[in-house]
Amino acid sequence: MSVEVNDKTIKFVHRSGAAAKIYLYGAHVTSWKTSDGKERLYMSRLAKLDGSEPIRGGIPIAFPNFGASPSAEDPSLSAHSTVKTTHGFARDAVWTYDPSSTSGGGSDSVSAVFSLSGTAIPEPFPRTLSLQYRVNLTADSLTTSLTIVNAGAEEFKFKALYHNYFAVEDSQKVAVSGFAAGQGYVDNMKGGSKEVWEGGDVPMKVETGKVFQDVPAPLQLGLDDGKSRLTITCDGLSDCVVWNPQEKAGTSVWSDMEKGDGSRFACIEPGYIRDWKVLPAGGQHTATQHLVAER
Ligand SMILES: O=P(O)(O)OC[C@H]1O[C@@H](O)[C@H](O)[C@@H](O)[C@@H]1O
Repeated sequence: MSVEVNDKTIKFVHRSGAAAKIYLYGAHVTSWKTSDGKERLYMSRLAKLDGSEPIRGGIPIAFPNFGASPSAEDPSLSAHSTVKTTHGFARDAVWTYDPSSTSGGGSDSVSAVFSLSGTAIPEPFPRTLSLQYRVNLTADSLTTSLTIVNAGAEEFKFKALYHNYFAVEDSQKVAVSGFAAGQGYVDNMKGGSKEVWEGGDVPMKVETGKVFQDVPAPLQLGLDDGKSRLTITCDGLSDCVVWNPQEKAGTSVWSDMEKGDGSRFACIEPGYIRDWKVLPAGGQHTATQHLVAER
């Protein structure tokens, strides 16, 4: 095992040859290579990596908002309404890496912990809020685990999501499994209408934006593009967005992607987003995803 640390990134290499790279900006995993040398995450060649805007590709963390910021009408969300970018502040905050958190060597995995606390929590969010993010790498898996701690005297509301951009050979051939017939979802391609899934795999042949809500636990998903297969098993997350802009990638809407990039990735985004999760005073919540490459 080896760990390379510089002022912006941490790179782990597992003894099998598997590797992961994480930017402190956003605690953003930008590369995950399995032991066969295959890159499992898409990264846009136009992604800005200098902290000037959220990174396009990899595994962005959405927290404490998902989507546009809420209006401040609900006083309990007044801090959330101040976030200027979509998907909250976590993906464009600079996290701290504690070198003593890295473990590995004799074990079959390498892991490290990143945190966001104190003055790194942007005002007006309470500084009694803190986040811990553990990334664990084995030969053929990557596990990410986000723990949200509310040490304050008042409850805190949040949404959280892993906005995974998986690399695929051709998104036209992608099948996303894990949703049973009868499962409710919101179709953003139909103006946010509430729909009922008919069962079977979710395709991505055209622009897709489906938000599966309240999936019975355990949330277990599969991604197959005919050449590679991944499974995603989640804990503490019950919703999932399946998203691909297809031909809109590389237009003015997503100008940090190249034209044609819609065919290069599949976004499968497990989260807790259908409603605000209430974290009581003194409470904590852990949201975990376990990604396993099967071929
Ligand atoms: O451009 P962003 O903020 O990274 O968001 C990308 C997309 O993320 C998806 O999860 C949302 O469903 C889309 O509505 C959104 O456009």
